Amino acid sequence: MLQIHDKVFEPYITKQKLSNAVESIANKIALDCKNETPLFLGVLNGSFMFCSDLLKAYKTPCEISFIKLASYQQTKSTGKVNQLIGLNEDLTNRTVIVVEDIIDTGNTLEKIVALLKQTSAKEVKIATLFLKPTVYNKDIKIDYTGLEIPNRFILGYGMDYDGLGRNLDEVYVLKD
Ligand SMILES: O=P(O)(O)OC[C@H]1O[C@H](OP(=O)(O)OP(=O)(O)O)[C@H](O)[C@@H]1O
Ligand code: HPA
Repeated sequence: MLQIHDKVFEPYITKQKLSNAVESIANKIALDCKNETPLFLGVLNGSFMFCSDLLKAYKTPCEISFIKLASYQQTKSTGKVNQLIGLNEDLTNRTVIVVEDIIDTGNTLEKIVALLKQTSAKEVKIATLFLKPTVYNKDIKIDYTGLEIPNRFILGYGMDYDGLGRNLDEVYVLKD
């Protein structure tokens, strides 16, 4: 058990399960990008740990850049996605792989895809470690999903509750 402020979390996804999911995504992307050098685009803050492990598992040439967006206050989406650090990269003719730690409502993803539509990227693909399929309500195709989870708030491996818990190396879930 783990207490952060007023909330109690319990262990949910082990390090081993996380690392299997990360490796599987890296292998699938590498197969699809045999003749390319993809540009991974990490969505800060939450994806920093997934990005790091994904790139270590990705054994062929690639590049990485980041964008920073935020919309959550504590455990709830505000519905408004703020861009805190923008796209500073020339994406012309690049295959871009958006790297998300979690896709929940899809509001963040929708904003990123709208931003990327304004560039001349050759192709945009989406990779997420976690997906909440019962909540996700957008039409954007998610190309690579690590683990599907029910609609419960999770924490750790980059994801936070009120700024805390990002450093945990496994994933916890909010206790009912
Ligand atoms: O599908 P959605 O409902 O938009 O939720 C997913 C987003 O929420 C979290 O980011 P958050 O806004 O908490 O910022 P953070 O990455 O800095 O924690 C997470 O890292 C995703 O980017
Ligand atoms: O379940 C979650 N946990 C942490 N951050 C999040 N951002 C969207 N959903 C979540």
